[in-house]
Amino acid sequence: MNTNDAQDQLECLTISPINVKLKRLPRLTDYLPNLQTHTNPLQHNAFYHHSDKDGFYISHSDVILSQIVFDFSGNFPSSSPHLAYHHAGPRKEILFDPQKVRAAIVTCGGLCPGLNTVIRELVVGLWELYGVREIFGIKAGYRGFYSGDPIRLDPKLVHNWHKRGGTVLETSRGGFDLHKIVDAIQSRGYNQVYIIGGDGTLRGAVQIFNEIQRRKLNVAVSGIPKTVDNDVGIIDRSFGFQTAVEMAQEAISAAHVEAESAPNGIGLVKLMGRNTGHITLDATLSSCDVDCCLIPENDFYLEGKGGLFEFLDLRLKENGHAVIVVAEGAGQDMIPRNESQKQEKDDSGNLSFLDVGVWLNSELKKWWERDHKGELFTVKYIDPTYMIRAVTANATDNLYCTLLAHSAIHGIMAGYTGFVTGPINGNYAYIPMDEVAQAKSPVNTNDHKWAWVRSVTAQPDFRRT
Ligand SMILES: Nc1ncnc2c1ncn2[C@@H]1O[C@H](COP(=O)(O)OP(=O)(O)O)[C@@H](O)[C@H]1O
Ligand SMILES: O=P(O)(O)OC[C@H]1O[C@](O)(COP(=O)(O)O)[C@@H](O)[C@@H]1O
Ligand SMILES: [Mg+2]
Repeated sequence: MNTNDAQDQLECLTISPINVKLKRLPRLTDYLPNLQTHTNPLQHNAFYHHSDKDGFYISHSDVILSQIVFDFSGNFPSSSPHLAYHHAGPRKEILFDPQKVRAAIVTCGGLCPGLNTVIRELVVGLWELYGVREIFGIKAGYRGFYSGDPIRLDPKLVHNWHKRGGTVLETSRGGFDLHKIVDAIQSRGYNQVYIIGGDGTLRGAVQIFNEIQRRKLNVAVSGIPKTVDNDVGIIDRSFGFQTAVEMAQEAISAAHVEAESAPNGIGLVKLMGRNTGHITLDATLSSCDVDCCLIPENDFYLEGKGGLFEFLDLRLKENGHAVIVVAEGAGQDMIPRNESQKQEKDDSGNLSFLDVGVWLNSELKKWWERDHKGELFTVKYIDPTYMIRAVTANATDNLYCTLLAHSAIHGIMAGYTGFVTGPINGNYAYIPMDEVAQAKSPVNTNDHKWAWVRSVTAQPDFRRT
């Protein structure tokens, strides 16, 4: 058999039936079975004149497979079920009368490029697509539900918000008081709650959703996953991440210029990434200026064979300079901490980190002084931390935020609740909120991407032999 015959045979392979498990989404009708259905107002919207054509509305049976890469040689893993999620988008029938909707929008946790775009598009989408007129912004995170008054939002007010970094609604950590929050939702008469936040926020949102179910309230809750760190599981990536990687380029370029322009110059950049090195990794790969990329998922060490200092010694001899990019969560175990530093947490209960950049800067200087006394040496430490997240989202992230917001609105209008919206393999899906709240997405140091970093930088693998 020649190669072409073999190829044809493979292309004609019949795969035995796939075992697919659909992730069930909660709906308001699970506990309020008598809710009335309404025709989607898009049906009468002049701008959506295709809306009665087949294919415009998404049906409850349209799904997205989570795994799309298979072994086509016949070793098809049919025994374990493949996961499928409901496809996001407008449904022909909805469970809310738009005139009776009172929507609340809140942003929680750290900043991320695109937050204002999501808020803007929730407001404009609710208003223009569904004719909702009562939309409220909750100020300063979860605590805003029960302390202070909401802001009334309309398309005119939010018109330019996508051009601003941060969140006009403000955000905060801590302040999660379940009963006060649900009491406030009830007393203010909100029946749609849009919660934009990261893993902590989503864990809170799951509790809110459970309490709403327990009280049998006609209130739908949707989460929109946010974190600049890009460590939310299941979805392809989180909004704002690409903008942050782009911003990090400026810091890396500056570090490179400084390092190149000094004898034995080291440029050291610290980037965000509490538990994950995605920003550091992508910034390294896209800059091509980085000699060593240090992330929390790959422990490193300084001294001895295979350590950072040995590598830098070589690199400085070869090139005369080196650039190190380190994620804020890397190397935390090596930084000396006193007892109170060991316990320190932020208002949300996240462990506070010590500054790995400051520590590394000082260790590098001590090393040089000890091993190369008298030779010229410079470390230029750049810490652009908040600069990479406190910026306006780029065009790609802005578009992404718009699609997220509209998907969330369509889902809630259809009566889904306790769900999160996000792209899976490029298609927007509805995912049970508790699943996303638990799912993490660390850098996989066994995959091609990390191997690529190693091949580009030739840095050590830091595995002691
Ligand atoms: N396990 C949890 N249960 C309930 N609320 C939580 C939980 N973890 C965090 N929160 C709340 O969610 C909000 C944001 O959490 P935080 O961890 O700061 O940011 P992020 O959502 O970006 O991870 C805070 O108001 C915090 O009190
Ligand atoms: O100083 P802050 O605002 O509390 O937050 C710093 C943290 O926020 C982040 O930017 C994002 O974290 P969250 O998504 O959990 O908010 C981390 O990278 C960083 O560790
Ligand atoms: Mg978090």
